[in-house]
Amino acid sequence: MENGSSLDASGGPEHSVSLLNCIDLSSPDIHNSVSLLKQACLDSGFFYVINHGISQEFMDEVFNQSKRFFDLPVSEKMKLLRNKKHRGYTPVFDEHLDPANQIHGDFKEGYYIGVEVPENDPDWHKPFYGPNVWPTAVYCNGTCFMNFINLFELLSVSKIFCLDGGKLWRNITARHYAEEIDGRVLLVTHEVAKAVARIVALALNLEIDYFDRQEMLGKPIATLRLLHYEGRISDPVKGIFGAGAHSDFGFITLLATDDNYGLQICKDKDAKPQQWEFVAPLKGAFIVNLADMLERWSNCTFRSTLHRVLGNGQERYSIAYFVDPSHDCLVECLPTCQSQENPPK
Ligand SMILES: O=C(O)CCC(=O)C(=O)O
Ligand SMILES: [Fe+2]
Repeated sequence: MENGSSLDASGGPEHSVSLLNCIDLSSPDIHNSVSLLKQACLDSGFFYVINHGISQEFMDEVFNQSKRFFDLPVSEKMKLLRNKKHRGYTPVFDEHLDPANQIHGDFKEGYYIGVEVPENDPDWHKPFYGPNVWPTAVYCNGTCFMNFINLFELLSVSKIFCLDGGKLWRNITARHYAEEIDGRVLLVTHEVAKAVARIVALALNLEIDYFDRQEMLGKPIATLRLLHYEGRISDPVKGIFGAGAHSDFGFITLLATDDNYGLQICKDKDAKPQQWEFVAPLKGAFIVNLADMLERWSNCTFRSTLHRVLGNGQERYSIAYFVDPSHDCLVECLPTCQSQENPPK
């Protein structure tokens, strides 16, 4: 059996757990944060982010609502089936991340929410922008799911606005993380992503606001995905996974998880046998991973690492926030990542 591939009966890891660096976003010691982040980006491309400003109560509420959504009958969820703009529900087995090593698709269901722009916005026709799909009032076993809908509405449409070039740009991606603090409306998750991106910029010897520009994370393609893993047991030898091995393809991903182990990383995809290490859940933290675009941008110095999810028989919930730059962003080798000896790959 490959290393690090099973969970013990208590759901804890039987094998190695990766010791990831932890970036404290509230720390005044930016040099230390940059150094920790850089080390993580060179080593595994995975790290934790803590003290990011989003309260635990809020995160708990988001997970509650996610659970309520996935508890709906499949027939109701299927009414929200993912559309061509990649919005909505994806059933179990829909995604097949590692066909070479999986006998069937992932044991997970998901729900995609993305950036929404008004129909008269010139960007409306672009992929990954456009209307989301939302559940309507649903009665199930006598329970009305109106509250669920109200919460979505409360957290989102009515509250989350972002001024973009003078136009009102409704950013739905931050719905589930939105909070009002001191009367200010914050696009909280995206703010966390931008805070991380500033430290990434410093770690790459760029100006701190390099990724803040409009054509980069100023008007991002960003997708929030609720995920629910069925309580099945994975078997890597038989090719059964919660989520097959993959790397994310964008800029960075912020991941919130419940308390269950499941996520694994493989730092060297070419090793034989591959070594898989668990990433321990960390209450209140985001697990951040770099994705393929940033690996390329950094001339392959920063790592976009292979990861997967194993089921241990317990249900597991996670929420991923995938952050990509704007459609207008030209991704080419960063000026600080190339030299005569190290030309763009
Ligand atoms: O659920 C997880 O822990 C990981 C999810 C993931 O890697 C993905 O959706 O890209
Ligand atoms: Fe992923």
